[in-house]
Amino acid sequence: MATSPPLSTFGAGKVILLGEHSVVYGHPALAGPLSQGVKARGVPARKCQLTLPATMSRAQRAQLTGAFLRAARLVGEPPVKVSLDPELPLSAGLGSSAAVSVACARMLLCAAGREPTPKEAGRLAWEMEQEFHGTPSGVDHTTSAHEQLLLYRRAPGSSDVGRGKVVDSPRPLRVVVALAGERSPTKKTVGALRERQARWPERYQRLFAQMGKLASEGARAVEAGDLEGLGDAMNVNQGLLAALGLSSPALEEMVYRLRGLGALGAKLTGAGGDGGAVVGLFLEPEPAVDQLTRLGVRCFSSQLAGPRAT
Ligand SMILES: Nc1ncnc2c1ncn2[C@@H]1O[C@H](COP(=O)(O)OP(=O)(O)O)[C@@H](O)[C@H]1O
Ligand SMILES: C[C@@](O)(CCOP(=O)(O)O)CC(=O)O
Repeated sequence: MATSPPLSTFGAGKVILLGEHSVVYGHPALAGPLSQGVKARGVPARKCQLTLPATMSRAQRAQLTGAFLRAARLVGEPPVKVSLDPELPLSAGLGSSAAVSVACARMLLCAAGREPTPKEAGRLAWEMEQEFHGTPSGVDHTTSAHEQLLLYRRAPGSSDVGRGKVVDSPRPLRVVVALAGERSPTKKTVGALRERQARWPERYQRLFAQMGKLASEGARAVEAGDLEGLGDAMNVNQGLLAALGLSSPALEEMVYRLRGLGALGAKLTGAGGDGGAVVGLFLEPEPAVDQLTRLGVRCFSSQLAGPRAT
């Protein structure tokens, strides 16, 4: 029996600290939830529907509606009218498609009278993510649904969703996220890398394995409170991402800016390519955010894990 939906649900954005792209090939990645994300609002209606802003392109509308209806059908198309309120830059590498998927999944589950547990919301969001990405690793929506720092690994040899192990941090894990350059869709960047790795598999697999090791080492550094060790792993990871052809002058410049402002480590985050998001690990992010904002850079800070100031 369907119940009245809640007024609002939320899907968190995510930031990958270590291991994007290599996670698609079965290696672990370290990712945490952002406090910024996408809100979904729901009102009771005659049929299940999604309303979209007029500013979206025809292709984007078709993709998002297709993803929403795919998830809606799986929960019996509950009678709710859903609208979205994004707080995240779209297609920047911060998991906006996963955030929108988790927000919609939670709304659909509630409207269908079901408990929106992280597992259930994650499962439904995964269905939507496949419409956006084609072959997502699952790291984005799993981090968004669980809202915890995770060492995530794709299920081996299957297209099924993988598993995240919660990584506890005894220290606050605080980052600055800054945007640089123009980004192309994740699907395109992931597809181009897939072609290169198919052509030179050994060369590329070697680098993917190195990135996976950095992610595991980074998770251990977090658990030991060794933020300097985590930062160093992020810097090395950036070098490997550049070696894979996933960085750009705009991203590199922002990485060096964040390091110049005192980041313990800085790298691109998400799919990369011509532009997108850069993440820097900071003990005190506020002065860096102030300085970047004064220079006209779009940026914000977030705490991914660890004890919070009361
Ligand atoms: N709030 C939103 N409203 C509409 N579409 C959204 C929203 N958030 C994400 N999307 C969809 O997700 C796509 C971005 O996904 P993707 O390229 O994977 O970038 P990201 O790195 O942000 O996940 C957009 O093209 C759009 O179709
Ligand atoms: C490049 C990748 O590892 C992360 C993509 O993140 P985003 O869509 O750019 O936020 C792809 C994936 O994990 O499916």
